[in-house]
This record gives sequence, structure tokens and C-alpha cells, in this order.
Amino acid sequence: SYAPAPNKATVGGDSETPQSGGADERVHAEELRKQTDRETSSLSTSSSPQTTPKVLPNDTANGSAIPTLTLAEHASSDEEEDDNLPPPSFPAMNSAQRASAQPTFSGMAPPPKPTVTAPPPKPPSLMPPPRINPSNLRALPTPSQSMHVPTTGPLPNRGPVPNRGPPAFSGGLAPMVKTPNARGKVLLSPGHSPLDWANLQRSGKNLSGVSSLIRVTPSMLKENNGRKGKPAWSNYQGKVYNITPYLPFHPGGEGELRRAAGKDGGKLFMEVHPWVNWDNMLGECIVGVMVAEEQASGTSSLEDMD
Ligand code: HEM
Repeated sequence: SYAPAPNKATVGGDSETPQSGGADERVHAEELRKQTDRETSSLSTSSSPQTTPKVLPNDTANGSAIPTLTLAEHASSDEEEDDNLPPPSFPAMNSAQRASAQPTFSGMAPPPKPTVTAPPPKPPSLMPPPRINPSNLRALPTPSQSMHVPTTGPLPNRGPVPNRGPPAFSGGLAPMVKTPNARGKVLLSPGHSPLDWANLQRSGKNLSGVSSLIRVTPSMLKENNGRKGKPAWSNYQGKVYNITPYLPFHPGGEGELRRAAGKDGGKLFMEVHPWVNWDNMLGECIVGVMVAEEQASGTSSLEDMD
């Protein structure tokens, strides 16, 4: 049913507006116009279509004081009416449904956008979104170019050490591998691994050979060269260490370490393994500090200096 029920109830029964006759020969648009007129006419005949239906004089003439409003009556009425009419357009051309533009409901061409399913138009913004240029995307480096760490060749900040390969011992705590290699590591006797040396340094034993830090003159350094029962001292950056207890622990061999005995070993040390921390390795072996020859004062120790 395309006519509102209140209107039908108002006009009552089989009665219809005059405009309904002969509409089957009209074009579709004309019929629609008539439908609109019919609705308008119905409204005009009713003072209040939303109120309870009123009994009209023709109903009284048919012997029905009170109209019987049933679905069957409405259906038969519509069928008689629709048999002579082309199918009505539904929803009506001026209806709210058409105004909402449901594209799948009318069977007509899709209405102009925006539709319900289309994304809402973006509000104007002060900053337009950045545009992605496909050529720029292609110009970006691929992960293999930018993120990949090369597996061959030296690392960027780890250049090869002169005369030596990369370090295999990094702190003196790893067990010693008893295999001589091209870098000059030697077989250490049992109990003389880097770990053993670390334990010895923590043992609290006096490894320096002196009771307190002393001033060491060049002559004193030269005299303590590890020969004839003398301890082996070595100067590194102004500090003198007793390297004697470390000799059997030195991964590079006792002979190599003795080359620095009685002298400044800094240059040799840095040429071979600049990554080794001298102070950590020989911290408990420190004897004193280097002073000029004339600054030696016999028995005085560093604690006596101010
Ligand atoms: C007196 C202080 C020294 C300390 C504390 C010391 C300590 C060490 C340590 C910890 C290593 C093992 C390094 C590693 O595996 O990465 C080592 C290796 C070695 N050291 Fe020394 N060293 C000293 C002095 C010397 C000197 C004066 C020489 C040479 C004249 C020397 C020659 C070597 C050699 C040839 C190796 C084996 C090769 C290598 O590890 O690169 N060292 N030393």
C-alpha cells in the first residue's frame, strides 16, 4: 500500500478521490504527479489525519454506522485500485527515502556522491598531507643496502692491529686455549691461565714486592730487569709495575714480556695489544711512580710526599 493508512481511513471504504480515474493511460511521471495530488487531496479532506477516523455520510448510507477497518478491506480495495494502475513508484518521488539516496533500493542510476558507504569528505586542513612519490620510494635504500652488516672485511671502527689479528682474549678471564697461533700466544703451564691470574690478584698476596708505593728513578728501573735474582720492573705511562709474578701468566709468553723488563714497556705493549688494560692486569703489581734521578730520596716512600 502506498497511501498512508490514516488517509484511507479518513476517506473510508471504496471511496477515492476524483483524480484517480483514467490514470493507466498516462505516462509514469504524470501518475506520480497524480499520486502526490491524491495525497494532498486526502489531507485537505481531513481536518486531522492523526485522529480517530470519523464516520462520513456515505458510510452511514451503506448501513454501516461504524466503518470496519480491517486489513482485508484495505487489501481488496488496493487490488481493485491497482489493477487499473501501473505499479506505483516506491518510495514516492518526493519521499524521505529517495532523499536519503539508497542506491540499491531504487534500481536507478546511483545518485551522485557522497553516499552512505563512501568515506566522508575530508575537512580542509592547513597542512596538506605529504604526498608519497613513487619515484622517491624506489630511491629509498633497500634493507640489504642500509641495514645489512657486512660479513666480510673489517668492521668500520675495528681496523686490523699491526702485526696482529683480532683479539681472541678480551679481559684475561677466559680459559687459555693451548694451541700456539700466528699471533704469538704460547702454551701456558697448568694453573697459569688468565683466570688463575685474576684469582691470584684477588688473593691479597703482595705481588708488587714493596710494602708501599715508592719513587722509582730511571736507574732503579734499569737495575730491576729480572736478572741475577732481581725483580722485573716495567714502566708504563709513568707507573712502575713488578711484572715478575705475571711472567708465567703472560699469554704472549715469558720471553716477550721480559723484553719490557727494566725499561719503559709502553711502546712494545701498545704495538702488540693496545686493547689490553694494563692497569687491570697488573693492578696489584704496582711498585710506584717514575721520578727524575735527582728526586730519589733513598728511603722515602710516596706516602711521605705531600
Ligand atoms: C707488562 C704488561 C703486559 C701485559 C699485562 C700483557 C698482557 C697480555 C695479555 C692479556 C695478552 C692476551 C691478549 C689477548 O688474548 O687478546 C697478551 C698477549 C700477548 N702479549 Fe702481552 N702483555 C704485556 C706486555 C707485553 C709485552 C711487553 C710484549 C712484547 C714485547 C707482549 C707481547 C704479547 C704477545 C706477543 C701476545 C700474544 C699475541 C696476542 O695476544 O696478540 N706483551 N699480553
